[in-house]
Amino acid sequence: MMPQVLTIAGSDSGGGAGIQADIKTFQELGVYSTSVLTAVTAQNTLGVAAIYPMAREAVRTQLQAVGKDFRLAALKTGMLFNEEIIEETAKWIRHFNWRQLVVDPVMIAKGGANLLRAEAGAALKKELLPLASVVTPNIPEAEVLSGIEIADPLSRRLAAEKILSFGSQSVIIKGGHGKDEETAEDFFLHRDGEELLFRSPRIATVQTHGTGCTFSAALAAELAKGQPLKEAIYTAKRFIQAALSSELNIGAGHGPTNHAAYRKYGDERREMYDVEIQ
Ligand SMILES: Nc1ncnc2c1ncn2[C@@H]1O[C@H](COP(=O)(O)OP(=O)(O)O)[C@@H](O)[C@H]1O
Ligand SMILES: Cc1ncc(COP(=O)(O)OP(=O)(O)O)c(N)n1
Repeated sequence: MMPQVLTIAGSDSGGGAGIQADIKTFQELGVYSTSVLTAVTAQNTLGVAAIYPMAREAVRTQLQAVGKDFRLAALKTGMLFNEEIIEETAKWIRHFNWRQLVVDPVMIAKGGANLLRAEAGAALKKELLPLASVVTPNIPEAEVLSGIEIADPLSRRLAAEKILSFGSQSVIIKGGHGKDEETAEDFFLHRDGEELLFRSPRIATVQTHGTGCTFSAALAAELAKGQPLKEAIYTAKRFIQAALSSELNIGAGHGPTNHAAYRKYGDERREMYDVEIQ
């Protein structure tokens, strides 16, 4: 049977990030996607014009509907926006005993819009991170969660340790916002002390809308298919590398990545997507 996966995230009317990016990624990687909508955003490649969060009850009844019928092999969270949505999400993840949770702690969109209310950070740490197999902040998000400025590999490790102290099994600090012009390096740290770097050539493109959503969705899909965590991260990194290196050139701003590229060109362009693990 096809593995069943859930994304709990916001809608991006521009289709490059949020629940739309997640569902496309799940489809490309061969898993069945269910979805719980947390907010509607009026958004395009130029920015976020408006945010309409779902009512608590609407989030609850969506989670109950999914939980009563589907057998989830993995799930991810994206934009959760406020404290009550985080509390409701955590409550039903615990209720249904859902495992293999990827938490993408979405906070600020590329254009600067707040996708998580400032006061909701505490609920994210207290309610959701203890349930996570892996949490996937980008560098600014890791700085907010840890309270540590990331300037070098040492401060990145300290930030990762601090994030683990909130209870997740592991953390990946993604390197898309890193200063290195040659490489994009994602740092993985597990509670058991194992650390790894997933490194790829940095692609010079502005078509980067939704990279984090796509990466975390690919990770959840691979976990659902039974891949061990390290292999799942490797494939997710290759998936986003493929999506970034086959530009669609859609929209006038930060365009969407090409979710179809990994499946379409996976073999013939294999060497382009090579990810080094160290
Ligand atoms: N220009 C780029 N070239 C190659 N990989 C990138 C680039 N930008 C981001 N990535 C990768 O995309 C994934 C998402 O990272 P990041 O952009 O930091 O997340 P977010 O979208 O949450 O800000 C990571 O695996 C990162 O290494
Ligand atoms: C509805 C919605 N959810 C999440 C995001 C942020 O996505 P991300 O992958 O971090 O990409 P950028 O915003 O950085 O391009 C979003 N924009 N909208």
